[in-house]
Amino acid sequence: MGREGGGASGRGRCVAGPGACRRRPPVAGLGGLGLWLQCLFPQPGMADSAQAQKLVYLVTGGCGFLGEHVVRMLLQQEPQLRELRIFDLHLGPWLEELKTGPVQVTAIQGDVTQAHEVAAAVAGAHVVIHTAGLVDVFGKTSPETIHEVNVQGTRNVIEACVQTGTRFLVYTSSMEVVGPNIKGQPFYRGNENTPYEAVHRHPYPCSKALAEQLVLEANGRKVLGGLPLVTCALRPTGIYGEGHQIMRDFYHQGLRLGGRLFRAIPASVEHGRVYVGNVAWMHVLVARELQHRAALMGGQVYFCYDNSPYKSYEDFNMEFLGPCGLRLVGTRPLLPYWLLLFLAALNVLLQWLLRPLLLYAPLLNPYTLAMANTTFTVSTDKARRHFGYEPLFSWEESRTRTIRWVQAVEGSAQ
Ligand SMILES: NC(=O)C1=CN([C@@H]2O[C@H](COP(=O)(O)OP(=O)(O)OC[C@H]3O[C@@H](n4cnc5c(N)ncnc54)[C@H](O)[C@@H]3O)[C@@H](O)[C@H]2O)C=CC1
Ligand SMILES: CC(C)[C@@H](O)CC[C@@H](C)[C@H]1CC[C@H]2[C@@H]3[C@H](O)CC4=CC(=O)CC[C@]4(C)[C@H]3CC[C@]12C
Repeated sequence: MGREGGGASGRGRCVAGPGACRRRPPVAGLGGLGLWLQCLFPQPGMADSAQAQKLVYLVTGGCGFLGEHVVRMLLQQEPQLRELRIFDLHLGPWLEELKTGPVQVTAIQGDVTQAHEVAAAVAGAHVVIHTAGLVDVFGKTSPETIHEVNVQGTRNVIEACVQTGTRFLVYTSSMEVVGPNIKGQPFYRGNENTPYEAVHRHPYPCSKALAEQLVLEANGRKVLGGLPLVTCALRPTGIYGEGHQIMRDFYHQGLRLGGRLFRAIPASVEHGRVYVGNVAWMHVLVARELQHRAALMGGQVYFCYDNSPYKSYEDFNMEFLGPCGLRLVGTRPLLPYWLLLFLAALNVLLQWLLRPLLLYAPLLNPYTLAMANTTFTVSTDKARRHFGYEPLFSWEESRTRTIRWVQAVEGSAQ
């Protein structure tokens, strides 16, 4: 890891709706001249329509928060897409609306922990985008289950690629693979090469780190047919946007408290956040460019980033919850840290006591408190340099879309 290299072409523009035309945007920065040049020198993937739609993509976890955005972005932005397979434990009803477009959409209900189900779904795919996982830092599932899904599930995806001849695998890793670590050391405007002691105890970051390692180590393995597997991993920081359940939980908490949220984290503690649409776009772009730049990108990790501002987790959430009528009380934490620690530990005890009766999984626990209290921000341009990534959505667009979503789903339009 750490190989660096030149950038690449490729800017997209997102249009709304799954059936929208998928047009290749003009070559960046050339405007109309770019369109004329494309006629003379078509870009990769600009072949005629018969050749253009030739690839089969599989998205695991395609019905999740990020997965759905990846699915919709592929349908809008990938001209070579012939078939899109969506593999998930829980299929969403919205998939039906996707089946009216020119791309064959195949919904597959399956479990990544079941190797035979994964192999059946992967067989014949050219590209796999593996987003499926258990994102649990609230004690909802056991450490064993987290490991089974996130690690063994990823192992099953890798082996399915090798056994069936799929050559390109993009893995959705996480910032948590790096940190914050158990020592609470800050990671301030770091990049993919910044030295940092990535030491974890919680089952979620441990599982993501193990899975990422499996994916990167699989780069170069011979797949069926004798060609090498090309893998890479994307590390989003805290993703926000349409469909973010934790944002919805904060909003409901504020409503229960009379339109107020009470500051628990110092405003000085910055947490990196990234808009889900830009994370989805990076997945689409890296999957495309991985096919043309295997030597440079194979075995690499890339943080997911955009122009979202650096703020504390709570202040950042208020960018969306404020316009929806909530107020963050306090310019500094209203409770001392030791009391927050006590309450967090009490939540763990209550969760254990109540487990035979109900699932009690509040936002505050020792892990989430430590995460929120530790600065973790990234500043990097590796994805731009390696495969021409630029955010598709500006901060203003990302903010507006997220506010509209909160207002729409919570009926809080003012
Ligand atoms: N939400 C965030 O802030 C971040 C998420 N990530 C990663 O992004 C990926 C997607 O995360 P989210 O969309 O937030 O989570 P999510 O829970 O909304 O989506 C995960 C999807 O995977 C599916 N899934 C879970 N277990 C499965 C199994 N055994 N077999 C098949 N499908 C299964 C779920 O049904 C769900 O549709 C995860 O790998 C996560 O680690 C990384 C960084 C930040
Ligand atoms: C109750 C308060 C202390 C409140 O501020 C707690 C916030 C807490 C729920 C979040 C703070 C940091 C978040 C995590 C971070 O964005 C990194 C993540 C990466 C992932 O791969 C999955 C989600 C998460 C662990 C994210 C979860 C919510 C926080 C812990």
